[in-house]
Amino acid sequence: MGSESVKVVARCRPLDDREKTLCCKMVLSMDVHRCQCFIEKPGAQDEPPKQFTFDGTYYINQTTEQLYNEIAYPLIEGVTEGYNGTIFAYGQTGSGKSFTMQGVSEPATQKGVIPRAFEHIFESIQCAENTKFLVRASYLEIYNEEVRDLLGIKKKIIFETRRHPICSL
Ligand SMILES: Nc1ncnc2c1ncn2[C@@H]1O[C@H](COP(=O)(O)OP(=O)(O)OP(=O)(O)O)[C@@H](O)[C@H]1O
Repeated sequence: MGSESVKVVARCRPLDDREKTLCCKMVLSMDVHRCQCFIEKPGAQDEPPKQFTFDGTYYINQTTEQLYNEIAYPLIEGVTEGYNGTIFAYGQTGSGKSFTMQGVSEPATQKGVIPRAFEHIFESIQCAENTKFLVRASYLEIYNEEVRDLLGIKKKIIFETRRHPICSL
């Protein structure tokens, strides 16, 4: 894993029950040691798979615990030392963003990045001497171009996202 300030990792989830019932075929494979993904075009055996390299790759048998220790742990350590850090999950619906970020309590290895980060931060605070920490938390969702406050009593829309007419950000 390099020391760039922005790291991109890819995680592949297993086929779900619906996909298994439909006899879907896995078109993605990974060489996790080389951090490479290979995507085959179904029905095109003669074509070589498309190949992509990331800062990290996590296949169906790998856990959120592994991902956290390799990717998030160093970043959260930096945060407790006063550096800024951001982790976000990006992917189409059903791709496993909530599974990775929020996770499940059983098995414990699949506990999500968010609860792991909270435990990590508060353990570091407990162990620190002569340092005051201020922890602020908010929980927002951007869904259909609307920003919602998930900690609010009602899921109130607090902003609507807008695109800049020129640079489209
Ligand atoms: N690595 C994984 N191992 C096992 N199951 C997984 C994994 N990733 C995702 N899943 C399962 O796949 C399904 C879809 O995952 P999830 O709800 O996390 O997707 P999502 O990207 O958050 O979707 P949406 O954008 O619609 O909220 C869930 O049933 C989840 O338990």
